[in-house]
Amino acid sequence: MIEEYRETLEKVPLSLTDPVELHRICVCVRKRPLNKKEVTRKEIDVVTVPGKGVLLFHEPKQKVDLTKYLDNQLFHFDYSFDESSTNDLVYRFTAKPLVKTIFEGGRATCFAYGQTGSGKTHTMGGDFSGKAQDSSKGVYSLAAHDVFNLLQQRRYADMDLSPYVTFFEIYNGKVFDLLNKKTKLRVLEDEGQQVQVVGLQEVPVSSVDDVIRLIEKGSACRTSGQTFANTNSSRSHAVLQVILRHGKQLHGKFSLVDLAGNERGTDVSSNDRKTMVETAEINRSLLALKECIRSLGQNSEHIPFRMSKLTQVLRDSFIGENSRTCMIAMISPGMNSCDYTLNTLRYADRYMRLLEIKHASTHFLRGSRTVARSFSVMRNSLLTCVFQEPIEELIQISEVEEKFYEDLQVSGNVLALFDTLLAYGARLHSRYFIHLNGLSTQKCEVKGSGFE
Ligand SMILES: Nc1ncnc2c1ncn2[C@@H]1O[C@H](COP(=O)(O)OP(=O)(O)OP(=O)(O)O)[C@@H](O)[C@H]1O
Repeated sequence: MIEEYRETLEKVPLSLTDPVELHRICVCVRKRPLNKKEVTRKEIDVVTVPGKGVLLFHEPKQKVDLTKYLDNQLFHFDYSFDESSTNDLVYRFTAKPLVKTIFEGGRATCFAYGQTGSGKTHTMGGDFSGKAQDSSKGVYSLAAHDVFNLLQQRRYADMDLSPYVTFFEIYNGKVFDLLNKKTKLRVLEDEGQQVQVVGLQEVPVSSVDDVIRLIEKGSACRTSGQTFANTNSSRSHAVLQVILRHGKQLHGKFSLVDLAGNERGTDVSSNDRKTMVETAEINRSLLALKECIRSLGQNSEHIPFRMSKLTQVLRDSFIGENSRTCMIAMISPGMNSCDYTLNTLRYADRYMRLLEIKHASTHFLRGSRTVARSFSVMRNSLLTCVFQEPIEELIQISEVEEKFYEDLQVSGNVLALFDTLLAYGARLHSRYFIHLNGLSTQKCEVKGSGFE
């Protein structure tokens, strides 16, 4: 059995490779380069990304005798991207694996989270490195590109799906249509808790260029202001949705969210009332988002969607069996942003820990407690390598023992997975096929018997 796959397995690269679709919620961190101001100020870079999914934060501290030192703190995420990473690379590991979900009738959401000036709009809306922002190089348009690619593939072409785009912002708890003269829109919730943004323009699109034009149109009227860290700071959450419809019926929805920058009220450059209110509202909605994702991660019955307009509007993207989320936490590397960076890292790290144990078991793997546990343990290391094509549909695990899981956690190698399985007397039965394809309940079935 092993021999049969050894050749294939050896080809599976173990470093940063194309990702596989694994987690229902994926957490990544992206570090931006020091900007000109920070370089001029000779700010120390306090973040190192030593490897995939690992991030080292050097927290400046002072001893009692007032000598300064750096306290290194290690964080683990699904992926971590250093300052040399391009938008394209970030996209490949974050939003790209989610595109297929909407073709399978699901909901996908990708958030850019982080301090003001840390690179959220750069990542989502498009690269700012040139003279003007290049909207063709952001997660929005890269996702649109893949949607159009898949629409042309034979297996999806027959489904007769039509793509549409909406683009709106949530500013001070109110929704505005960025594609329709910033019209203020009402949000209604019916008895079945279905949320509707009344009058939101859904624009039909037939090419990536169409989408790019809409991104530019909408971005131009997004509410911005000045913060201590960014002269052109987005003060609203922007949500671009790519929607697939079959006739009139909603088939799938991809929400790409550029969140407003989180910052303390005391940090805003102007302390006028308007800015204070804005900041309070931004922080309130980010807290609501955190609470909702936390509850989802814990499979809790009550998800506090009503805590904010942001979470209310995105409600249908979170729930449902086939919903997947990716959070990209952006961090600034400079010493001056130290507090924020640490906050963002802790926030993202907490997510990781929470999700690790809780979510795999109930939702994804019906009736297979053994396998579900192996998922949660191996989240970061092995399975990301193992379930790559062409072997993703043929992984068989059975009769494994407790210690096996611990060993897998420390090893980081695909072949080791199989060796360890054998070492623990696991018999690889050809009957026990686990079909993994996006890890959704519909797609994931266990054939044969023998699982608990
Ligand atoms: N990865 C990156 N590479 C190069 N420049 C970057 C990168 N990320 C951000 N920048 C630069 O940093 C500046 C601030 O980025 P951006 O506006 O995307 O931040 P933001 O997180 O959206 O801030 P805000 O919340 O205030 O809107 C931009 O001028 C952008 O060019």
